[in-house]
Amino acid sequence: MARAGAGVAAAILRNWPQFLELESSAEPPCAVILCGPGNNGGDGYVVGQHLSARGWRVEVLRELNHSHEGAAAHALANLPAAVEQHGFAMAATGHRPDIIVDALFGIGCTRPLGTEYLALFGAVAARPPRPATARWRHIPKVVAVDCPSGFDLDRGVFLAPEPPRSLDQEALTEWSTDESRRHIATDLCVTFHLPKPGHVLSALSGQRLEIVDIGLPGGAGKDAAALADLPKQPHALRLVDPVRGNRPKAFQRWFQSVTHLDKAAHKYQRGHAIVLSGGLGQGGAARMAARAALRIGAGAVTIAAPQSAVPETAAQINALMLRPLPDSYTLRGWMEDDRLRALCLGPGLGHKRAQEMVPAALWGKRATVLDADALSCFGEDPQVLFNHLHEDCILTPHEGEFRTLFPDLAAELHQSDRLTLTRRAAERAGAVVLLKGPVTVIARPDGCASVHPALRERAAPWLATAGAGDVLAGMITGLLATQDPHHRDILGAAELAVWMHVEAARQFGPGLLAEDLPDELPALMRALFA
Ligand SMILES: NC(=O)C1=CN([C@@H]2O[C@H](COP(=O)(O)OP(=O)(O)OC[C@H]3O[C@@H](n4cnc5c(N)ncnc54)[C@H](O)[C@@H]3O)[C@@H](O)[C@H]2O)[C@@H](O)CC1
Ligand SMILES: Nc1ncnc2c1ncn2[C@@H]1O[C@H](COP(=O)(O)OP(=O)(O)O)[C@@H](O)[C@H]1O
Repeated sequence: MARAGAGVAAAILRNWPQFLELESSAEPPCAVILCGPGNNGGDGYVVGQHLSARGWRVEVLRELNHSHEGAAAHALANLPAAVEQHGFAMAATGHRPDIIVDALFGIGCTRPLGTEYLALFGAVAARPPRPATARWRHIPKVVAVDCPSGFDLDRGVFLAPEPPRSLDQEALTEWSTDESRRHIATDLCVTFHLPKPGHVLSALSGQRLEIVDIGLPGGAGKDAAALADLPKQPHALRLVDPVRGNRPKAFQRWFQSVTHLDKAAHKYQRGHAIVLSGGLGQGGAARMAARAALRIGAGAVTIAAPQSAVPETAAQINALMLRPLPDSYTLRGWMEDDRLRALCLGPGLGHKRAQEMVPAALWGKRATVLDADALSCFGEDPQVLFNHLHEDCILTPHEGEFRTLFPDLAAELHQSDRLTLTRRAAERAGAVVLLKGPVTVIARPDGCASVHPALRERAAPWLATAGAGDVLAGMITGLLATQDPHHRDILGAAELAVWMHVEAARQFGPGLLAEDLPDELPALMRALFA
């Protein structure tokens, strides 16, 4: 708690250095800290201690007759006398502060925030400004400790607050359409140890987030080692957000735990993957996917093209292999070859060919990645697809394809959270579902899920380019091809692929074309294995 509170105070000064100059002035910066009954409130007291020691005017608002326990009680007892303490009833009294700290509830918030708490922020912000202060100081910044109070850090949503009982119908409509009356809007969120899924899902994803190292093992943002040791239990949730830097060993371990690369293996032991291609003039997407599969580690990758597209494809590839695939009977025949470990269907495949080939591919019970046309061709009756899926499949829809397969869930995308909806989709499909986007969510049918953000310092806007998804499908296929068929880890392969996809895009930077991504992989892997 001592480190957490000190970290929040330091983050405030880092984010608004203009307050530093005022610290020894006649109008020093002012903070109102709203402290709750638990440890989040305790962190708030520590923030107060630090700001007060720097010459800030600090006012703590708390439930005066609540008695704290443990570290929070200690932090309260250590508040200097200069810090004013008032009950919540005094929220509207006094002058408007420069900073409002929300230390009411953090991860312990289990139920929606009562309107009495929500009203506190409005009341403090509506106080009259200090007469002699510059205009820029009239709008207080709101800083959340861990997360805004009432937020669910597992799902990334505000726990729906109950409307006040006194509202008539008209007032209730106004209340439910005005976000500011239901949620606390913050300018900065300061969390501890590691970011939590909720920090990157929906509401908080665009916000300033600071992570304070409080000395727990793993350190701030360096959770690659933890990724390799993922607990595999159902409903586990983790954030795939390792920071690359001085921990190549941990990444190496992660990479090795997902791929099962044997140093002495020959090419078929490293895994053979097949990427199905569409017809004449439609093969670019499959070629990019196949190149990505080969680059990321599959020992051999074959493009399976219709006869008409064979000359065109042959003219464009070298290390990739090519076989004509006239029909689904032929594909079923290929399944007799045990060396075939993974299949990728969808990129540029065409609806007609996808409808024919997907059931045959799934019949073979290999690790199978279904993307693009292999998903959208089942728009009329998604259940037909779900009936064929098995536990070693992964569906990689973008939001449009998600809508096609799960129209009822997609209708909730903007009200509910992506994590819950992706979990429900995976459960319904009976396969892993990876919902693409700047925040990618991956869920297994048993509820185990991952969230991967390409936000803030890891933003990769260049990935919004045609064909990037085809490359991702190929990368997942390539990783799956390396795995022992008896010990597949579909979720792990998807996480690693999504992470490397973003890293590859960031490494290339502006001007990225999807076809550049596979050739970024060797440098990325060299860095991992350095
Ligand atoms: N490793 C950790 O867990 C650390 C936690 N720290 C702080 O501790 C916080 C968690 O502390 P607590 O577990 O005490 O929980 P909180 O302080 O978030 O909540 C306190 C209690 O309020 C009650 N409550 C929940 N929702 C409510 C609601 N809507 N209305 C009224 N009462 C409600 C619950 O009984 C809950 O236990 C974190 O958010 C963080 O600020 C930090 O000190 C750093 C280390
Ligand atoms: N703004 C963005 N930031 C990070 N990643 C993005 C962004 N936009 C798209 N992506 C990623 O790029 C890929 C695009 O896939 P998709 O929409 O299927 O494209 P395509 O069908 O053209 O291949 C996905 O992996 C998605 O997560």
